[in-house]
Amino acid sequence: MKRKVYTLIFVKKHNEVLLGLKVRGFGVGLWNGFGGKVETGESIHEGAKRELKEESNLNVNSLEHVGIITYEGDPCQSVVHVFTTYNTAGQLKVSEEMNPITWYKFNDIPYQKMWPDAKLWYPYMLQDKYFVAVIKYIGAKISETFITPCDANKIQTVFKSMV
Ligand SMILES: Nc1ncnc2c1[nH]c(=O)n2[C@H]1C[C@H](O)[C@@H](COP(=O)(O)OP(=O)(O)OP(=O)(O)O)O1
Repeated sequence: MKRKVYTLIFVKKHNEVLLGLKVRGFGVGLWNGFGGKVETGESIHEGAKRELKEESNLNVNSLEHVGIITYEGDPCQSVVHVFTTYNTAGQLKVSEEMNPITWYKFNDIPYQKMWPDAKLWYPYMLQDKYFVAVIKYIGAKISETFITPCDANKIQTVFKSMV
């Protein structure tokens, strides 16, 4: 089975993370980081940078790859590569996909208005701890999860074998 490959980028500063409210497409009405499908011919990093620009108008040079989430079950069969960055350039702007866009303190993340799995792995992402997760959904409900912190070198090895 060929899985769809997605990116998810979190812009951070000190103890805050930038989230947008999805107003179009998959996950509409939920707060999330920025990202989307990796397009044919682009690398995962290129896709991540393009999606961040499209959805927030922010440019980024360096992204840290902090996690790989595999989603199983209906409606998702996908792999999501999670990145963080502390360095962006440009003027933040809402987009057709994300509106509004807001800084949230780490201890005030709106988990009740996010994908149900977010609260399981955000703690790793917020601490820049590498992680690997497998989340199985049945309909809109989580049926099984496996989430583990991962050695940075190991995740890079797995990542390189996927690009
Ligand atoms: N459970 C699950 N499955 C798939 N994708 C996600 C989740 N949870 C998530 O947080 N995400 C993320 C991964 C991506 O960042 C987005 C979904 O991307 P999407 O908006 O469908 O992709 P685009 O390429 O931007 O889509 P269009 O431009 O065609 O609207 O959610």
